[in-house]
Amino acid sequence: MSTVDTLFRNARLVDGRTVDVAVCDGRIISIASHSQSPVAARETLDLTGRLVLPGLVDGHIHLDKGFVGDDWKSHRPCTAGFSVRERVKFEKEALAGARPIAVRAAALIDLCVAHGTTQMRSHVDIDLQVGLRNLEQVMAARDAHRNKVSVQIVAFPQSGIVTSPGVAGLLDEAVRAGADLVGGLDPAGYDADIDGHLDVIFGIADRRGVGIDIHLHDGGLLGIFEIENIARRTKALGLGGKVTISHAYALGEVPRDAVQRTAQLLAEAGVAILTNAPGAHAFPPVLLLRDAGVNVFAGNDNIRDSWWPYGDGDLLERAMIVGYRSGFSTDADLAAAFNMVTTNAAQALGLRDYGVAKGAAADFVVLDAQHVQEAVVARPRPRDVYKNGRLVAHGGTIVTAAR
Ligand SMILES: Nc1ccnc(=O)[nH]1
Repeated sequence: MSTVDTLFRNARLVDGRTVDVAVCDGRIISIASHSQSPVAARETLDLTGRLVLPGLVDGHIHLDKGFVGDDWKSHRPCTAGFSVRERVKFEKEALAGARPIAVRAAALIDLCVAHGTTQMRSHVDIDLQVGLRNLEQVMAARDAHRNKVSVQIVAFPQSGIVTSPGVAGLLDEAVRAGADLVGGLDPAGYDADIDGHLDVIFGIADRRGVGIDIHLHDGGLLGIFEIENIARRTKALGLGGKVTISHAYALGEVPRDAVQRTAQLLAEAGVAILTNAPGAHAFPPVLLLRDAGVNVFAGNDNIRDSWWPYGDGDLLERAMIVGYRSGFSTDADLAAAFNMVTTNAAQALGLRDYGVAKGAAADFVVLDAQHVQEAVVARPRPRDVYKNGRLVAHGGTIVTAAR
């Protein structure tokens, strides 16, 4: 074998093996026991048996909303119970006085990368007020930081589609301008027109060949009705594997036999479910869905923004929160929580070269833990984060060469 760029010696993999990982041109070209690993390397690093996790994948984040990198903005509660419409109104007011997206998105990206995120899916607001401006700025942030993290972008109609005439056209333009997926928002609860809303986004997905990731806060049987509509449309258009329903609170609110039936439809259609196990809210039953064959994955969603003041970008903490709120205790359950911020999220994002495996991109996180279960419950720090084989974060900060 010719000389490799970097040889990572004594890497402990999640399957318990201790191996040498050889990286060339940003890819893992071999994983082998010490005696069989390449001898010639431009750089050799001894990982001393530390655990090597695949790069963490944030399945749902909002890079245009966070106040990380800005002054603290005190949370303003809704006036009479939670309302998406009022939340959006308060958010508009708070964002009017915020620093530019270039500054805030950069700070949020650095926060996430420092904890081990190497891939993310960001929703970006598209509405009549901001038009495509947020999209342009998040795309610029994506490009400016692409040596640290890969960002997928969803064109997200945060102020509705049917009740906001003109947004349908903007979403189509957003996809032509480079958004990777088209989003949606509570077809019933926000737009009061389930088919009108879904016709627009499924139309764009079908015409433009992109995936869908729809925010669905609508609860109870109304939410279930919408979820089943989304599953039917996905199947009819052959979009299996490219559609996500984010939040899907309804799945956490109706009786389990109703969830079983809906889970079957989701599995058959190839629709994934994202959850961040939000605060005091009901959320989907992870294991029930997984056992029915649904891909369930996780993401941080809101990080210190108008929606809620929490979040530090750490996906191991997110896995812990999902596990904690789901009542996970066994090793198998903890591994399920871990998979939600790694392989399941990678599958939902359609990443083909993911994992600590030969041929994959050399994106990984090195930390002091014996196994993934300990990684989830203890969230050990410090961590070394590698993107395409290069060190991008160390001891909680971004290494300067990656800025
Ligand atoms: N969880 C959410 C974040 C941002 N926008 C939403 O509609 N929902």
